[in-house]
Amino acid sequence: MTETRLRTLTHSAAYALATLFIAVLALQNLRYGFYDLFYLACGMAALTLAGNVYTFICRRHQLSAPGHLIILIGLNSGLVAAMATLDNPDVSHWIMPLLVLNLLILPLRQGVTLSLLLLLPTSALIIGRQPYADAVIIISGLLLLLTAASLYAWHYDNMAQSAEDLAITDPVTGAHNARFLDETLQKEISRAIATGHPLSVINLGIDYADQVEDLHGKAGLQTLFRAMTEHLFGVIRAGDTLYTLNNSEFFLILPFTPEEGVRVIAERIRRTIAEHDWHVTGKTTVSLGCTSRGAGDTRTDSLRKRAHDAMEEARRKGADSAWFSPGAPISA
Ligand SMILES: Nc1nc2c(ncn2[C@@H]2O[C@H](COP(=O)(O)OP(=O)(O)OP(=O)(O)O)[C@@H](O)[C@H]2O)c(=O)[nH]1
Repeated sequence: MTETRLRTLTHSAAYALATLFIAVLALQNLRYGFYDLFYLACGMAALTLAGNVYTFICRRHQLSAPGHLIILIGLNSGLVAAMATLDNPDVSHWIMPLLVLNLLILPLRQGVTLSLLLLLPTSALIIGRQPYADAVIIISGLLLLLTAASLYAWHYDNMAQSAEDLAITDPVTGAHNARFLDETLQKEISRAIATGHPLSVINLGIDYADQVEDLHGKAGLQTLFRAMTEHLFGVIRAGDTLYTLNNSEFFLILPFTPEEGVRVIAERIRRTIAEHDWHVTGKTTVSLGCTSRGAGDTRTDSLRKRAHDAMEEARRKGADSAWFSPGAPISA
């Protein structure tokens, strides 16, 4: 299940439960003739229902839907206003579900901030109206609930982040994997089109990788691949990104780098790898296929294919070489 789907489900369930809870409160208050509380509950139930509808409408971009904050600010300030105007101690119990709702729906920082903003005035009202001992118990309970819910939300965020990191990282080399390459390359292409800055890429393959595997085994090739990843991280500059494609190929995205620049960095990579003394194989070389974004390169496939074909061309010219394949000229 994707993160967006999980969020949509959590938000729908949280809003639905809150609506149900508040609707039951509304009915009870109607039964006992507490009309002010009945109207308050109706208003809050309408907002949580609106939250559910909004969750459904924004189900494809749930992670960045700003409307939840507005709905929850409405719910929180409604409750503060009700506590200030209605002299009914029961309203303070409504804070609990609202605290949980804030933390289930909003990003952690927003959820905690809004909950504290709810707790400050309501605690002052509770202290002013309830016997001191009761007020201390109620406020401590609310703080405990807020702490527990915040810790849970923080733990969940960390787990989601680790899962995301694992999904985009190659377990052997620690570099980004092919899945993340297309996502980043598409963003860089859009940025280059919008700003007019040059963008270059390099497809880089270890020469004679099959023979290395035959001689040193899969583990030997993986050790070489890992060492070469570390070496490449040391050569490229900040802002460049490195991806491992399979057990013997790398891909580099070089933003703000024109044709002359990619030729310089490709030659530097070729030379430093050829000169390095590799632990597994001694000497090892690479073939590099380079290209820069040209007119009509609006999608990742064309750049990736041109870089790959250029790498094959470099191989045909003999190992330990770089080949540049130009894109269509971009008119100024
Ligand atoms: N993306 C990228 N481009 C590089 C890198 N190294 C060199 N280049 C390109 O090659 C050009 C010339 O690089 P150098 O020979 O190192 O000269 P430089 O004047 O020190 O380059 P700057 O890093 O721009 O100051 C740069 O302007 C870049 O376009 C690198 O690590 N990454």
